Amino acid sequence: MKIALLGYGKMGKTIEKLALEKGHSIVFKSTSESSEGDFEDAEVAIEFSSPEAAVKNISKALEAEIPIVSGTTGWLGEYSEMVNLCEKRNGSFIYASNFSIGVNLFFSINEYAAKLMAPWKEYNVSVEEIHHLEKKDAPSGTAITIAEGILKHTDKKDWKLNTFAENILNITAKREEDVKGTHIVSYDSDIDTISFKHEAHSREGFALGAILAADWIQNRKGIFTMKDVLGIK
Ligand SMILES: NC(=O)C1=CN([C@@H]2O[C@H](COP(=O)(O)OP(=O)(O)OC[C@H]3O[C@@H](n4cnc5c(N)ncnc54)[C@H](O)[C@@H]3O)[C@@H](O)[C@H]2O)C=CC1
Ligand SMILES: O=C(O)C1=N[C@H](C(=O)O)C[C@H](O)C1
Repeated sequence: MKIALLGYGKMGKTIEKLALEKGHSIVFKSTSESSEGDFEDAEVAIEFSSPEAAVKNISKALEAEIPIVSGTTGWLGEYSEMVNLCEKRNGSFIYASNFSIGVNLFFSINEYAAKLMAPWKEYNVSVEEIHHLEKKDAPSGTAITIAEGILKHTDKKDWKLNTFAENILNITAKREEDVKGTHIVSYDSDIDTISFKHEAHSREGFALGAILAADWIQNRKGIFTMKDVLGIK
């Protein structure tokens, strides 16, 4: 696979290392400051940049008719515009708040737990995420996906950051040195606490998932999710 990397920071570099090990080639890479290689030569683009840059990067790939895999978080207010553009250009687009297989299984476990816990009103559910100090957005995209999964099955109206009210699903975001990405869902009652956690030990899981998605989408048209890639119902 000939890959264009839009964003060449912590994730771009991890993807490059793993993609080369797998025999793929990187034909283009860009940062906010510079770019090298030939974008038009790419068979697929993988975009991990910044909340401000994501829409421009995704549009650039769709306009060039290059399938695009995006993992950048914090820009989802404009997701429907990207869906419209993808449809207009008959393109191929996957966004995932988290590309790791473990987190995508965790999303399903989370929804199952939310459904199971729904009748037991003595438990209050909350979400906590912990990331490294450089992270720009809060809460994390993954925490938002987890919250949306819970909201499908509770009476709570919405999620909010650091908001403790009965009808609100609280998300706590913590920033600590070198934490790759930890997400915890807790159900608290006066009597006990049930909690489950996903903890990334490195960025390799995110990168491998993005490469898997890039390989999967290459010869497909449409808007997809990681559930489609992994065959999770
Ligand atoms: N969906 C997932 O599985 C994961 C998502 N992420 C998300 O990916 C994004 C990037 O994460 P990191 O690599 O850790 O950040 P980083 O800060 O290490 O790297 C970001 C890169 O984007 C580049 N960039 C900024 N504007 C650009 C532009 N206009 N065009 C091209 N490149 C541009 C920067 O120069 C930098 O090289 C964040 O939004 C993060 O939340 C991170 C890990 C996993
Ligand atoms: O910024 C990060 O590092 C990560 N961002 C993603 C998110 O916002 O959920 C995924 C992962 O947790 C790492």
